[in-house]
Amino acid sequence: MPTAKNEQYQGPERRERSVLKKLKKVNKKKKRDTDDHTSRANILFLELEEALSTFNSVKNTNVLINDIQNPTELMGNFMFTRDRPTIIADSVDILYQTSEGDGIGFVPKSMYASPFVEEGDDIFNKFTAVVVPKTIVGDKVKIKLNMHHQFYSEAVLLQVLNSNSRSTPRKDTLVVCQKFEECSGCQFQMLSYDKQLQLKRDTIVKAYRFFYPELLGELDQSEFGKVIGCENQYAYRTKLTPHYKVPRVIKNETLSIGLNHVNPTMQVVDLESCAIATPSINRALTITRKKIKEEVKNEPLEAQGRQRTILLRDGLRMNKETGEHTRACYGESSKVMTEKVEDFVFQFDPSSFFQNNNSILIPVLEYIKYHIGLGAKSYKYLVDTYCGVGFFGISLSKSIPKEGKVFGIELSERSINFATHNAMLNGLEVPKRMQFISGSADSMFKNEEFLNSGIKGKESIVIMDPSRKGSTESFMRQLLEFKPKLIIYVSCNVFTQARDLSLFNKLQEEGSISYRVRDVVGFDFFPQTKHVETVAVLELLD
Ligand SMILES: C[S@@+](CC[C@H](N)C(=O)[O-])C[C@H]1O[C@@H](n2cnc3c(N)ncnc32)[C@H](O)[C@@H]1O
Repeated sequence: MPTAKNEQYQGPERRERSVLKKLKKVNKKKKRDTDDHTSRANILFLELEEALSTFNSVKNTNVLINDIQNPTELMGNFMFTRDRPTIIADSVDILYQTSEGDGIGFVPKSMYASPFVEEGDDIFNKFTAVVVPKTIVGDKVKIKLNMHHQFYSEAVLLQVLNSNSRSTPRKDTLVVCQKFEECSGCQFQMLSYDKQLQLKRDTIVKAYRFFYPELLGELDQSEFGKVIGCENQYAYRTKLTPHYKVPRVIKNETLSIGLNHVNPTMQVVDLESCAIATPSINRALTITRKKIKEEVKNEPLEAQGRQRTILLRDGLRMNKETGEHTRACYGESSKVMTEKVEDFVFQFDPSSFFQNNNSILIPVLEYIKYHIGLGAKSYKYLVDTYCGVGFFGISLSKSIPKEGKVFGIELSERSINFATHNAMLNGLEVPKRMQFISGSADSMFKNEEFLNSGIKGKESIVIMDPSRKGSTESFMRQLLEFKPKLIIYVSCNVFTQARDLSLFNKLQEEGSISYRVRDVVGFDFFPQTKHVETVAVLELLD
């Protein structure tokens, strides 16, 4: 049962105007963005609606979304870390899983809120939706309520009450990292790998349910969104960016170097090693931490309190005498990284984008090659959009005939220079067989160099691999006009992928072009975490 533990708490009348000002600012940040339906805040809102519906069916009630809205005064009272009331909810059932990997439960407002709302605010039959990191559907938990937002409250997990029971899939003995409870890096170490893959599949299905529900009716539900697992479930991450804050001597602050705390009000979690990072990154982390701890004493006064981020990247190092490769860690100051995937070698500078888990890349390429293989004879060109340093274009170059061509576009000029360099490094003829240009994919199909290349949609495969925010209407319109035979959409944010493909579907319905989504699958690039990559394959029907 929730209990108000802070008897000294003075109530809303002592709040200053600054509270409301800050509240406005925080809410603006967390506010649902009506222009971008796939923003985190919007997705969480849709998830809260679904969670509420689960709550109603489990409890046989009819609580409405307005009944979980938090009054302004309540939000104001839970705003500041320093004098926030301590409210503990002793037993909350986790009923719903968010795509961020958190659990959602509900706490009756009548149990704790009356001292913190205005007189006359009716809190009877009203609930607070609590979003609790590191929890899973089936858990019964003891939590502390933190910051309140318009439709939910953040909460801190204090104890899982049913850890060893069959009512939860949780198996705490599986947790490898000592800092798992605090660190925001991983969400699922307490779950079997099969359960992790199932949750990721749920996220894929959810994304399409929210943004492209028609597709769910069209495809075979027993296969849709299946997630292909990764061979290495730990020690796979080839990039780590730990942070630290230069301590303030005057405040006697200690130095922590690591990843963000799961509770946003806490400082970064001090990590001596990271279980999902590769051994060479962990070796470098030990050395870097020691060095920073020594050097931080000499930081000038004005640097105190500043946030710093360290870049650690694992790559190949070649022994010039023996020609042998070993793995080593590189930092920001390194000039060039080298990676090998299948028979192809890639070079790039440490700050450029390159996939962070080598052990999943071969299954991804095999999957794409399989789909190219289904219609191999009809493809001559591969158009690699959002191509980075040329990973897909180069890795798939053998899937098209020798007289064909790979054409890539990428916003970052630095990456595109490496893409051209990588094509030559792998013995591929530039620009006859491989051509990479810098520019926005938004205007790709109107680009003069592209138009001059003679590439025709009817003999082309288009790979698109945008960043988390997904693609744009302008790109999708041009893609439709270009009319490639096969489209392979690789995504690190399935919500924007579903949105883009739904738009593509609407656009094609306006014309007479007809594409069919052949398949949507997930790949587990980041075991132990909430993340999932998806690949959607679309084919042009004759
Ligand atoms: C997820 S990465 C994929 C890179 C590459 N396909 C790979 O697998 O290594 C997305 C890439 O899209 C690029 N990008 C972002 N917006 C773009 C745009 N409007 N036009 C072209 N490239 C863009 C980014 O710089 C980044 O390199």
